[in-house]
Amino acid sequence: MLTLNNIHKTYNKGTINETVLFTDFNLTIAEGQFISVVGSNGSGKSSLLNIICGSIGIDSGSILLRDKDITHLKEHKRAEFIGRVFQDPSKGTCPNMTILENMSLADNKGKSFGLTRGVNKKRIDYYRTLLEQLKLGLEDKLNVEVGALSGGQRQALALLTSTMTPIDLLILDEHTAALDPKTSENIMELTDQIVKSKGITTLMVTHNLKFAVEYGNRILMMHDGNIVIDATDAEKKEIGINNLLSVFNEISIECGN
Ligand SMILES: Nc1ncnc2c1ncn2[C@@H]1O[C@H](COP(=O)(O)OP(=O)(O)OP(=O)(O)O)[C@@H](O)[C@H]1O
Repeated sequence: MLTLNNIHKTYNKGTINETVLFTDFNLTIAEGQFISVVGSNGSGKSSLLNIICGSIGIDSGSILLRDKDITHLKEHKRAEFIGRVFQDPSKGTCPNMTILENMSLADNKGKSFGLTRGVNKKRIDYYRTLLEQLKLGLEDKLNVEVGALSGGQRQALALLTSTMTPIDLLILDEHTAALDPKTSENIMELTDQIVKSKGITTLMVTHNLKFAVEYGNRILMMHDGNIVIDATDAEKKEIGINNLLSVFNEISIECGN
């Protein structure tokens, strides 16, 4: 379970650019829940993810993951049990390293001498099996540098590497936004498969309302640092895309987006 308690966050406090974003923000995510987060530009979605991952600090409040207080834990320490896939396909993997090296590195996350330990015949076979499941032919490209892959292939690999070792939470940061429509669909399908098969607690920010309604079992709509819609799986299907879009348009017009 992930719990955010009484989070307060103000950017550029005491300056002319001061932005009060979160005032007593609370969120509880049950174990195994797959949540889609939508909202207008500037509503606080990225800040929320950054706060959970430790990329930005908070002014007050606490963050608990599986009953462990991680509020003051550094970002790289949280990365040992929080997987994250970014919008930019170049961010989740190392472009100058091969697929094999990237997988070995991910496999040995948190251990020293990651690269040398992972690469033995048995492990390589295991990586090949994992890659086969992506159905992208990457199992035949183990020694190809990741920088030479397409955006979709890189996102698929990023999904695989970020969930290779057991994690407590998966963060998907608009991870299909830079892909063409067909590739986005494929990556969403793959995401769903991985999340469901491993039962990973997942938080996905997306601007794609169709994905937000179709996938996952809870939807949050954010506006101005607040949660304005919090719907369960059954409720979100009842609300439907059109109603979500209406609320979205209303709040977007209201804030001039
Ligand atoms: N590093 C920062 N410094 C100052 N203000 C920031 C910073 N990051 C975000 N903000 C402000 O916080 C608010 C929320 O921004 P955030 O990026 O979290 O929204 P978002 O919902 O992810 O938007 P988008 O959909 O455009 O990515 C905005 O008003 C933004 O200007």
